[in-house]
Order: sequence, then structure tokens, then C-alpha cells
Amino acid sequence: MRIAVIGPGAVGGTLAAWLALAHDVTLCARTAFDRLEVETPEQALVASPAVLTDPAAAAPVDWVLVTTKTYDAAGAAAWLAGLVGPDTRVAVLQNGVEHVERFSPYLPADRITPAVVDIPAERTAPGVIRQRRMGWIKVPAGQAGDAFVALFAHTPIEVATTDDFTTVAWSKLALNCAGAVNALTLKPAGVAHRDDIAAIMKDLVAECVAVGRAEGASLSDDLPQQVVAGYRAGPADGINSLHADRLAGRPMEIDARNGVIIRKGAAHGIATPVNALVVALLEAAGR
Ligand SMILES: NC(=O)C1=CN([C@@H]2O[C@H](COP(=O)(O)OP(=O)(O)OC[C@H]3O[C@@H](n4cnc5c(N)ncnc54)[C@H](OP(=O)(O)O)[C@@H]3O)[C@@H](O)[C@H]2O)C=CC1
Ligand SMILES: CC(C)(CO)C(=O)C(=O)O
Repeated sequence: MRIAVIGPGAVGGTLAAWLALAHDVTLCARTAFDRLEVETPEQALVASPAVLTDPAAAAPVDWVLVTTKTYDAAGAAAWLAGLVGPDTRVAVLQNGVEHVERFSPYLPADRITPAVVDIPAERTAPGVIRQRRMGWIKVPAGQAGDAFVALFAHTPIEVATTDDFTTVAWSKLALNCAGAVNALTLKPAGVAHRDDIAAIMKDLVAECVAVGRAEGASLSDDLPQQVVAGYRAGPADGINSLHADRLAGRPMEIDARNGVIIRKGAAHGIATPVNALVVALLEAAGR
């Protein structure tokens, strides 16, 4: 298969290195680099796929994987005119719950495959990435979902379809909304071992659960406890991607990961004061 990855950063670079073992991969990058070096939990992957930096040089492929940050959607979309032919499918692999809405201005919604990714990865330089855990990706059940899963058949990454994408996406958002605390405190995952920080994380997640349920997700009552337990069980030095953005002085996905809980909460008449507090603090800190 011919696959183009728009945004070969931590997630995109990791997936591109795995996909390049079996497919013809092109990287659509903002910052040029020569080769991908990904330290995975199983092996070191080195690949030298074609790297384009000019959307005018893009040609149609079978699959486009969009792995930019949510706030770079407009820049990512500039690649689509060249990459998308009549049979091209486009997967959006980003955090949050608004994958399809975000790219609907640029593509018919039925061409978009939203994907929830749980693959912790950190980029130390352009093309140089550490994949912390093999992780998983989930896409909605259906023809496009099956075709997406097949792309990864040769990899150890758990890629599967789900009949309840809404629940999968909101469950992942529950994990991500708590990660705002790491970006605020500039402390890696281990800060969740503090009971006062764990309590804030649980409050963030509890609001996410209330709004997610109103949006149709099936979320268990103990999700806040599960999220904190997950942070505590993982590597204490893990840096989530929101935290990585703040450390690097980049914009942050605050709106896609916490702001969305406030916005959708307001639409359902659900109060989300803890997420509002965190969004205000991070927005102020990030400027
Ligand atoms: N990192 C993680 O562990 C995880 C991240 N996610 C989610 O995955 C998504 C991607 O995150 P992550 O991989 O961390 O992000 P990164 O910041 O590591 O990578 C994003 C990449 O997009 C590139 N980019 C930005 N604009 C353009 C453009 N116009 N054209 C081409 N490339 C562009 C950036 O280029 P440049 O090199 O110039 O910055 C960068 O390489 C996010 O939604 C995140 O929340 C989900 C699960 C885990
Ligand atoms: C929670 C985590 C680390 C795992 O996939 C993530 O989604 C991120 O860093 O954005």
C-alpha cells in the first residue's frame, strides 16, 4: 500500500517506521529530516522513507494518516489536495473526540476514519523517537476500519475496530484530560503519586465522565480511580504530549483535550469548573 503520514512526529514517526516494514511510506513533514530512528519496546527501527516538505510535491496514495497536533489541522489539510485521489482513505489519529468535525471542512465526512491512539511516544529530535509502550489503536467498525487494521497486520501494535467508537474516544479523553496537570506542574506522570494531585485528576475525569455519558459514551463510575491508577502504574518519568508541547514552547492541545469538555458540557447544561480552571491556567501559562 502507498501510505502518506502527515506530521511524522512522536506518533506519526513511530507508526511510519512500523508501516515502512511492509508498505511504501511517504512522510509529509514541516521540518525536513533524513531518516527515522525509533526505539520501540521490542527493537530499534531505522527507516529512510521519502520525506516531502512541500504540499505541491504530493501525489495520490491509498491511505493518508494525519498525525499532526489538533491545532495544526489547517496546515495538515494543505497536503490533502495532492494526496487524496478518488479511492484514497484518510485516517485522523489525534487525541480528543472531534476527529471528523475537525477535518470535515476539508473532506467529505465519509472519507475520514477517526482513530484513537494509545501509544506513548516522545520525540527528542526530528525523526528521533522513543516508543514507550507497544500500545493500541482503535477505529470504528466497517469497511474502512477493516482496511485500516490490515495496514498494521505485520506489526505488534494492537490495531482493532470497535462497535462503540464514542466510548473508546471518551475513555481516552478521560486519560488525557487528567494529563493537563502534568503540563501545568511541569512534572512527569509520577506526580500522580501525590494524593492532592490525584484528587485534582479525579475531579477532571469525573467531569469528563459526566459529559461523555451525555454524549452517549458508556463510562464506568470508577473511571477517575482507574485513570489515576494507570498514571501511577506507568513510568514515573513519562511525558505526555501536552506536557511535551509546553516544555518545547509550542502551542498546546488544551481545547481538544480539556476545552472540549467545557464546550460540550455547556451544551448539555453540565458544569465543568475544574476543567475550566485548568484551561484558564494553562492558557495563561502558555502565552
Ligand atoms: N505523543 C504521544 O505519546 C501521543 C500523542 N497522541 C496524539 O497524537 C497527535 C500527534 O501527537 P504527537 O505525535 O505527540 O505530536 P508531535 O508534536 O510529536 O508531532 C506532530 C508533527 O506534526 C508536524 N506538523 C505540524 N504541522 C505540519 C504540517 N503543516 N505539515 C506537516 N507536518 C506538520 C510537526 O512538525 P515539526 O517537526 O515542524 O514540529 C511534528 O513533526 C496529537 O493529537 C496527540 O495528542 C496520542 C497518543 C499518544
Ligand atoms: C496518554 C498518552 C501518553 C498515551 O497515549 C497520550 O495520549 C499523550 O501523550 O497524548
